[in-house]
Amino acid sequence: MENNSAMTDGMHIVVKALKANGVENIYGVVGIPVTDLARIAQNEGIRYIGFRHEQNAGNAAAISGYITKKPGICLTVSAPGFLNGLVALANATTNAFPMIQISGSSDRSIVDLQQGDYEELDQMNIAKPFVKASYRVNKPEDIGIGIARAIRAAVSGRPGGVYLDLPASVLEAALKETDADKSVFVVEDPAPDMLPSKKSVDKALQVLSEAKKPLVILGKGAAYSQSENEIKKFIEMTGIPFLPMSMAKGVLPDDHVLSAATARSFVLENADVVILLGARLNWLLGHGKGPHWSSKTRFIQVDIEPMEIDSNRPIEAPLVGDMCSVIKELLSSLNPLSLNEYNDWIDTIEEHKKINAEKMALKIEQITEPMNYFNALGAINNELEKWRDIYLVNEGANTLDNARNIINMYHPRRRLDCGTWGVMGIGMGYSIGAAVTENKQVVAIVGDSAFGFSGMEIETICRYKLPVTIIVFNNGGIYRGDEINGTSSDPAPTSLLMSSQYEKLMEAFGGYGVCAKSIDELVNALKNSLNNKHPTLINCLIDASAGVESGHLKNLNPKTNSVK
Ligand SMILES: Cc1ncc(Cn2c(C)c(CCOP(=O)(O)OP(=O)(O)O)sc2=O)c(N)n1
Ligand SMILES: Nc1ncnc2c1ncn2[C@@H]1O[C@H](COP(=O)(O)OP(=O)(O)O)[C@@H](O)[C@H]1O
Ligand SMILES: [Mg+2]
Repeated sequence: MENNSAMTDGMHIVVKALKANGVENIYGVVGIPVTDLARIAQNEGIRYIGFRHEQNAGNAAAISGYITKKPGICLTVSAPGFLNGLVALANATTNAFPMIQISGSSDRSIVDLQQGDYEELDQMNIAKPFVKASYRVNKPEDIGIGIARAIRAAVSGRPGGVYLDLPASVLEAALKETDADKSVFVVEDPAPDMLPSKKSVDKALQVLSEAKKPLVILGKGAAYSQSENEIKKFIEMTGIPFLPMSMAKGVLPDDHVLSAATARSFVLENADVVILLGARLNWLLGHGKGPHWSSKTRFIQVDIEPMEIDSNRPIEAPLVGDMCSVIKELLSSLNPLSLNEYNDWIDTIEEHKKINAEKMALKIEQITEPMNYFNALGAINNELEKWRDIYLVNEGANTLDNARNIINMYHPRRRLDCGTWGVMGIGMGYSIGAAVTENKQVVAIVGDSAFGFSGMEIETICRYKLPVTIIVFNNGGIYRGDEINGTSSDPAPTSLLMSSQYEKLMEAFGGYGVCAKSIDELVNALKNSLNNKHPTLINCLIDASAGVESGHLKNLNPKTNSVK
């Protein structure tokens, strides 16, 4: 006989709804009023990962969404905890990563009269400018639909961050178990295929048939779409060279014969038709204007977001739809005989690739004491060639820019970096998110300043014994370490600047810490960490004078009279 009088509560309903929809991990920092929600989730088999700061928990949730196409879940307390997580939620929205931040919140009747509740804040409204959707659940029987709406909002169309507000009163509210079960449901096809119109496919193929020097630009939208097989087939059937944006490295392997990555400036300036596959013509591509672009370039753009079309340059052939469906439609309508031969174009690209590769090889092979970015990254790349399945997390300025050019990627969604906002502090959160989600090894190559933003999470990495190797590129400061008081006229002694012993921090938490002063020490430490899979921090000492301010973004600094 069904026990119709059995009661449950809001917290149990939240966990039931998350579990019903396939949520396996929750990343967060608990406290009033969500601590028991995490306990219940753990009891129900969902893995809860407890962090030291909500921003890092949010970054872990966001990157797990990017890797899996399922929304990553971040759980925080109200007000300050909510606000700490909001930076990661905004970054997820900016990068089109599906993530849901669930925060407890205060009593509506007190908040709305501003009567001074514990951690009083109107969180749902504060979140709105930074997210795809912001919802609040006011009744326990609405929790199921609230979770469903948040999931669909996070993954449908252009993915992004969603905020779900759960007041403490709803979390503790009692409800008949039978009513609760009826309110929970599995979201049906939350990210439906979106096919392009036949007209748009025909137009795109028409423009492509007129191209003599075409170029495909692969963006992180292409990586996220998990349509690497279809994209590979399109590239190889057409013979069109491709340029991967940072997080799209590995959609096709960096050693692919049609990769134009090492001739980036040349191909951008000379391509006559550019096919944007899940890449925005934003600042990362110079808005498609200026010295690195020809005003005559014609654009074909594949994007799931219709509003992205024409954002910066007129798009002659928009293909609005999900990447996989669009590429499949192109493949089914493509007549390779209608395309031109690109041999001259490809031969010229090869010449530029060769020249640039030789220049880089000279930088990488030089022996210096202390190390610099190029020889250290060259040595790391040689070792990682044997570990092509690892996840690579990368942040910093020079550390980011140089690693992007030197560390080759061979599989999609493995390079996880500062992304569209160029945000510092993603390092440890992304490392934890990738390690937990995929149960694979992670190597994080981070600048010393960037590491400082999330460095306390090495305790989290050690606590969960995650296979993460952190290589801190220690040049003693932001961009460079040889400037004191803002001038380079009074450089401090290099030894002083290298005093940050980050490796000791790792040892303090039970991880392996190594200070690498030479290439051999660096490579041996990396080999050992990859073989023993133990949390490791390698403090890689880099010449304090190495690096340039803002790395490759130097030109974005405002033009002012030089600092005296
Ligand atoms: C959240 C945040 N704060 C500050 C910055 C400004 N910033 C900062 C602080 C960087 C750190 C660069 O120093 P690093 O030591 O990490 O790397 P290199 O020394 O190798 O350049 S790069 C950069 O754009 C940022 N991008 N994001
Ligand atoms: N499944 C998908 N199909 C097509 N486009 C997608 C898909 N997922 C995300 N996108 C789009 O991909 C684009 C990613 O652009 P961006 O973040 O600028 O990439 P990158 O920085 O690598 O150039 C966004 O405009 C987003 O709308
Ligand atoms: Mg630095």
